[in-house]
Parts: sequence; C-alpha cells; structure tokens
Amino acid sequence: MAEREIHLKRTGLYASGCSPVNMIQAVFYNEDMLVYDLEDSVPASEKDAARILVYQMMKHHRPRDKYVAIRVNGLYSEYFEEDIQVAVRANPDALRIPKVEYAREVQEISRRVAEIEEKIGLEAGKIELICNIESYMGVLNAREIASADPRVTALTVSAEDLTASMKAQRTKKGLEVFYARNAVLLACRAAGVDALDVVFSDINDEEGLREDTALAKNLGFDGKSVIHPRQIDVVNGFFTPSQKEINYALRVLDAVEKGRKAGKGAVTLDGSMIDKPIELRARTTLAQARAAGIKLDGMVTIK
Ligand SMILES: CC(C)(COP(=O)(O)OP(=O)(O)OC[C@H]1O[C@@H](n2cnc3c(N)ncnc32)[C@H](O)[C@@H]1OP(=O)(O)O)[C@@H](O)C(=O)NCCC(=O)NCCSC(=O)C[C@@](O)(CC(=O)O)C(=O)O
Ligand SMILES: [Mg+2]
Repeated sequence: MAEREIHLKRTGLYASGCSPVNMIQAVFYNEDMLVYDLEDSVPASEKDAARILVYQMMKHHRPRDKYVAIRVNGLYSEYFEEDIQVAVRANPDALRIPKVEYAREVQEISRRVAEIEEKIGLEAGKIELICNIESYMGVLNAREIASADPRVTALTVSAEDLTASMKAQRTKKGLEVFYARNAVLLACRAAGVDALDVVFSDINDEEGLREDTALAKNLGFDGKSVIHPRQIDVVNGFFTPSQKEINYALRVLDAVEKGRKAGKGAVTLDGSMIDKPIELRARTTLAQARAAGIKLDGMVTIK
C-alpha cells in the first residue's frame, strides 16, 4: 500500500466536466483541491463528452503541486462503470465518490480501483477516496464509512442532496444540517481522516459565506467545498490560522512550559485557566499554520 502524503484541503473547488473554460481556469486559482466533476453539474447528454474532456485535462494540463480529484457518478448509476475506468486511468490524487451510504460500497469501489491500477501498472493503493455523505443513511453510517478502507482520506457533508433525502428545507443558517455536520465530523475524527464541509450555494452572498465558514471552522472542519472562484480566498482565510491566533497559541505553550518548570498542571494566561485541552488546541493551531506554509521559527510572542 502506498505511503500517504498529507495534503491541505481547506478549499475544494468544483469545476464542471462540461465546462472546458472553467476546467482550465480552475488550474490557476488558490484552491487546495481541484475537483473535476462528472456527476451532478454534467447533464446526461454531456456525460460522454465530459469524461473525455476531464481525461484530456488530466493528461495535458494537470496542475503541478495541486491536489486533483475527479468526482465520478455514484456506484449504482449507469455512468459509474465508464467513469471509473476513465477516472483511474487519468491517475488523480483522489476520486470523490458521491452518495455513499454503506462501508461495503467504499470497499467495492476500492477493489475496482485496485483492479484497474494493477491492469494499467499504477502504484497500488495510491488513489485516495473522498466520500460525499449526502443522505440520511450516509450520515447514520458515517463512522463505518470513514474507516471502511485505507484509501479513504476524507468525508464531506453534501448538504443539497442530504436535505432532499431528509425532506428538509435547505436554509442559509443550516440548522437542518447541524446534526449531520457534527455526526460526520466526529466520524472523521474517530477514523483520523479529514472532515470537509458543505457547499455554500449563493455565490453572491459573501457575508452568508463568511458566517457559514466561521461555523464550519468552529465545529472543527478542515475545509469546505466551493463552487466559484470568489469563494476561495474567503474560505482559505478561515481555515488558515490568523496572526492573532498563532500568537495566542505560542503564548499558551509558553505559559504551559513555565508552569511545567514550576511543577504546575494548570496555569493562567490573561486571567483564564490553561490546561491540557487548551494546550492541545494551541498545538493544533500551530500545526495548521505550518501546514499552510506559515513559518513559525523565531516568531515572537507579543501580548
Ligand atoms: C455557478 C456557476 C455556474 C456560475 O458561473 P458563472 O460563469 O455564471 O459565474 P461568473 O461569476 O460569471 O464567473 C466569473 C469567472 O469565474 C469563472 N468561474 C466560475 N465558476 C468557476 C469554477 N467553478 N471553476 C473555474 N472557473 C469558474 C467563470 O468562467 C468566469 O471567468 P471569466 O469569464 O474569465 O471572468 C459556476 O461557478 C459553476 O459552474 N460552478 C461549479 C458548479 C458545480 O460544479 N456544481 C456541482 C458541485 S456542487 C454539488 O453537486 C452539490 C453537492 O453534491 C455538493 C457536494 O457534494 O460537495 C451537494 O449535494 O451538496
Ligand atoms: Mg450532491
């Protein structure tokens, strides 16, 4: 099995497989993950053309240093067989699998990917699987799905299909998917895979996007799917620790270290108690900052 590199997934930009212009443009934006879509953004009449376009893009214009995924149609759709044949041959970093409901589906897809990898001589096990959780059944089984197969490196919450399956109304505040977001996030944490948040569909509502992304970040998500280039910097910004957050994290570790030397388990900083979980959160902030390319060496802590 291939050794996994860790990839930042703050933003996953969908570019429709039936829009050659968007597919080319998407190469040049700041998203961490580019997702070429063969599923719901492609009408039935364009499925064959989209498959060819995505394959050609991957062969001739694949961006260097960018994590690229291909979203295939679901396991039970009439397009799955051709999609998986072409998508694996395009050798993406990951396949995004829509509408996953059971661990056995992930295992079946992983087995199919392995067969094709072997047939065409690709490194075994390198292509990752990102499972889109977009039904009540998927949410209920998220824990098993997240640990179904070593290829699984992330789960996403996909709110549009999910709310349709729940007979819920999709709102911007997102109360209807609050439980699902938490359930999927906890499943990801239990399995040690990344948790990716819902698409915010109104591309003209920046304030709404900010509120939605702040919520996702506070809940613990690692990133968010986006559909328009305007959404990328906003979302990257939320999932990259700010200077203020980094500075606070450094001060927490400083206080912990001083406490340790003085033989204390809990110390205070700015009047608040600092103990083990706060130290852990500070370490997470610094790990996220390093992953985002922020250099921490020699950084001074200023109150
Ligand atoms: C919404 C719109 C049509 C608007 O386009 P418009 O062209 O009107 O927008 P403009 O503002 O005019 O664009 C300004 C400039 O940006 C360029 N530009 C725009 N979008 C770009 C882009 N994506 N990539 C690269 N470039 C782009 C454009 O070409 C122009 O370039 P230029 O002319 O040079 O200035 C377009 O964005 C778009 O197609 N988005 C992706 C839609 C999609 O993939 N949906 C499926 C995934 S969600 C789903 O399935 C639900 C889910 O499954 C989710 C889950 O599972 O996670 C669930 O259940 O919840
Ligand atoms: Mg969907």
